[in-house]
Amino acid sequence: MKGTVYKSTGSWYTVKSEEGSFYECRIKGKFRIKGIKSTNPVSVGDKVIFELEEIGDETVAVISGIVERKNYIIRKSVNLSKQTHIIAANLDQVFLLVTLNNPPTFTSFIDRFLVTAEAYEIPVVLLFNKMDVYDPEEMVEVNYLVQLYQEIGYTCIEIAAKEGDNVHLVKEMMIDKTSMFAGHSGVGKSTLVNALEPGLKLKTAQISDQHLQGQHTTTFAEMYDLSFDARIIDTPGIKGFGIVDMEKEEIGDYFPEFFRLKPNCKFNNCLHLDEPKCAIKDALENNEISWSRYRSYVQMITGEEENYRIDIYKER
Ligand SMILES: Nc1nc2c(ncn2[C@@H]2O[C@H](COP(=O)(O)OP(=O)(O)OP(=O)(O)O)[C@@H](O)[C@H]2O)c(=O)[nH]1
Ligand SMILES: [Zn+2]
Repeated sequence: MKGTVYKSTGSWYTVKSEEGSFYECRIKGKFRIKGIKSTNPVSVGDKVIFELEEIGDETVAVISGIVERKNYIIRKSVNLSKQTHIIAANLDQVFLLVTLNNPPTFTSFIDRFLVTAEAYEIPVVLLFNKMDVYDPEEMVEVNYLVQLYQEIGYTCIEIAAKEGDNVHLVKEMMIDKTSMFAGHSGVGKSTLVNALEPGLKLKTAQISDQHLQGQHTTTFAEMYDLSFDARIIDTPGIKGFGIVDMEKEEIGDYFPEFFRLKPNCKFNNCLHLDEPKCAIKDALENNEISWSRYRSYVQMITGEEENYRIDIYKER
């Protein structure tokens, strides 16, 4: 039989068959996925092959194979630093919730998130939440950001989860897909999920305290069916997106507007820093590329971490 993993505890896997029944499965044999050393061979979102086997007088469901993943997100394992933990697989999209304040979402964070998603090959939709609270000046700011990211090619939706404003647009995008919600604590993820599917209680809220994050709390992702033919993967206790190991040379390729211009750089290995005849720097001077994006890029290239938190809201 074929099915999708909805939940895993490390030794048991809850699999929903194509017919729609749930099975508690065990794993058989070794599942080594090329190129990654993972502490968990099968993760939530995986499409698997499983059979019912008679062991003694018991019937046991056993996973025997895994369908090649479209994508997956990982996190470095807590205790085995060389190994990675696959958080979830086969995501159709991630919604990143952004708020100007309470809490502030800085462009450096947005850009880092987008780059990681590009590396993971997961489409991102930006949801600008709490549109009901912004004053005119903040509205200008939000609209600036919407335009900025839309021009690059990212879908942006302005919503007010608490009021239900534009929640139907999010809903429409979710139909027939597996989605994940991300964003800083307090941006409104739970509020939005509740507006989309009243009564669905995700675990996200339980582990909202930053301090708990580093602890060895074993949290597992879980997939939920919604009433409108959509699925959500909830990743309690997991902030952001994990880290993808990237070479300096490839980071620029994950900025789509840089990638498009790169063939015009004089050097094909141009890092867009101090090289002559760089199409990205020319575009920057001509205001065709945003300074905030370029700054995020330089931060990532030089390895400056997010404590470098100047932001365009303050500067402009
Ligand atoms: N004014 C306004 N407040 C909102 C909106 N969406 C959420 N909030 C409020 O923001 C606060 C945080 O919302 P949550 O939904 O708990 O945020 P979260 O992202 O799930 O937070 P964590 O569980 O910590 O990750 C709550 O007080 C919400 O009522 C909105 O659209 N407008
Ligand atoms: Zn260049």
